[in-house]
Amino acid sequence: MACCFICGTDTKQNIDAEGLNKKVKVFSYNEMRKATHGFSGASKIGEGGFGSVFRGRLRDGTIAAVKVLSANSRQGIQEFVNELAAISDIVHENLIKLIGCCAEGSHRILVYNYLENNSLAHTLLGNMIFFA
Ligand SMILES: Nc1ncnc2c1ncn2[C@@H]1O[C@H](COP(=O)(O)OP(=O)(O)OP(=O)(O)O)[C@@H](O)[C@H]1O
Repeated sequence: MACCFICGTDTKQNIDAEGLNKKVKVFSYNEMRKATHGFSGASKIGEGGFGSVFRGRLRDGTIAAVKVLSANSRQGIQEFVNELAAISDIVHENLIKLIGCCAEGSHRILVYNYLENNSLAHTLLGNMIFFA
């Protein structure tokens, strides 16, 4: 059964075994830490129900929104991987693209395309013109 492969200590390898790496990138926690300057206050851009969100620069220069699942969450590796598999299957022009994830030890992180102020409205509404 799938969960037999995702309960070990080498999470990256286990996520790879799940075939998830074919859909999203798997980042190490160290890479996430570097990208966000140690999850610094200056890098923090928001807080949602899921946890804190940071602006980060990935190794290839891509600017990303790094969502760190709150430690209060009891989501286990299996639920996290299931959720990721579901999200990564969804591609829609009005949805922010999931770039990858990190699931090392107890850390659970999702990495999305970063949207500048305004670009969410632009993504959703395109070039619609409003009349007051
Ligand atoms: N892809 C992104 N690009 C830029 N900023 C983002 C991105 N995703 C989230 N943010 C910022 O982080 C904040 C929190 O986002 P998050 O998605 O975690 O929660 P939310 O949508 O506000 O609420 P909920 O957790 O209930 O869905 C947002 O309000 C936004 O400011």
